[in-house]
Amino acid sequence: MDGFLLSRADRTLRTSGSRDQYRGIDAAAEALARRDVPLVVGALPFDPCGPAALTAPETAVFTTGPWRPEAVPTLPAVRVAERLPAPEEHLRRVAVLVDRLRAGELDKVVAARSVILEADHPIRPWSLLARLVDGDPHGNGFGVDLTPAGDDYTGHALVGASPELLLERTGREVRCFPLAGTAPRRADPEADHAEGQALLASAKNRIEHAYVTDRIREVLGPVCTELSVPDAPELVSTRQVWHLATPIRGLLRDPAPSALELARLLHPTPAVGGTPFAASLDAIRATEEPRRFYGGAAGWCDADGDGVWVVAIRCAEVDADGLRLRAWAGGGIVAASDPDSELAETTTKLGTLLGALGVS
Ligand SMILES: C=C(O[C@H]1C=CC=C(C(=O)O)[C@@H]1O)C(=O)O
Repeated sequence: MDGFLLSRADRTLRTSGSRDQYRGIDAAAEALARRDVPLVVGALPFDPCGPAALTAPETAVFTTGPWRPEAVPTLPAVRVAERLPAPEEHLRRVAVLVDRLRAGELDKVVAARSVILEADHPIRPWSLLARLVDGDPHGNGFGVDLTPAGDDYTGHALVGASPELLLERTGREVRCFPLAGTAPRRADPEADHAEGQALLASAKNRIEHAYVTDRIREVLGPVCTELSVPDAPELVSTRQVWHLATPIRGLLRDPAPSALELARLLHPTPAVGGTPFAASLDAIRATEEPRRFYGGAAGWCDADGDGVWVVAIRCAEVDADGLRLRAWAGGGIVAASDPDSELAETTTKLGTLLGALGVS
């Protein structure tokens, strides 16, 4: 995928070309701090020990509002080749995690699974991205070339439509919009409204959500002079799901960390990881196949330190030949979670990618 795109309701950044590439956050942050490059775009992996895919682009254009692609192409036919893990194995893994949560070993952990898809003809990441942005009510979408992360990622792209803002830094202001807690949308408006209200009232989902806001408060507190975290979450929706969301705003202390440094501090939040931080990360590493860039972050940071990073969810990795894709979805597990509902939630979330690909 030549270039990078981050589309959000208020603004879109599209870049092309590459002046430099970085596998490590430090190297990119230093190049920005020295003003060797004006901008870095790309993705951070889920596992903080993994390689990043960061690029200093040749050209960059900001436009107001979401990306409006010239055309929304029809995509080649795609079929599910494999579920990794199989749904029964995901159920088993979640049940084991629930036992560990009930035993008090962990407070929250996100369990994820993936679907491997094969296409008849190559799928262009830009075409898939156009479909995702077109299908998202807020115009959310991101596309990242993963080549800078090394041989295992050469020519691969990460494409998705994330509703979750990890952070946006503008001068001294930092904003986050964490999501956790999910219910499916319904075709019938009354039933749909009732799902949203039930989610807002659900003690289990509020607990799941509070682990995320607590962690953000813990991380941002020391680097902020002011921090506002509302006591209660609000509802947001995509076409597939309702979520609990909390708009967080802080004023950064001087010298303010850059958006890239803030992404490193905040990621992975318990929206994709868990609580306690290290134990949940260990549990995910021991339980799941590597998540690669799913559950990571996608975004940009400029030489002034401003930038935007979204949580890399509702996404797929497209192989270099465009014939194979892998889409992921996960869900937060707490002691009160039920494995069957968790499996159903990942199926609903996978609907973002599978719907755009025309797979039912
Ligand atoms: C981890 C995912 O979603 C996160 C974001 C919103 C709600 C979530 C939940 O309810 O579990 C997850 O924390 C995913 O979509 O793969």
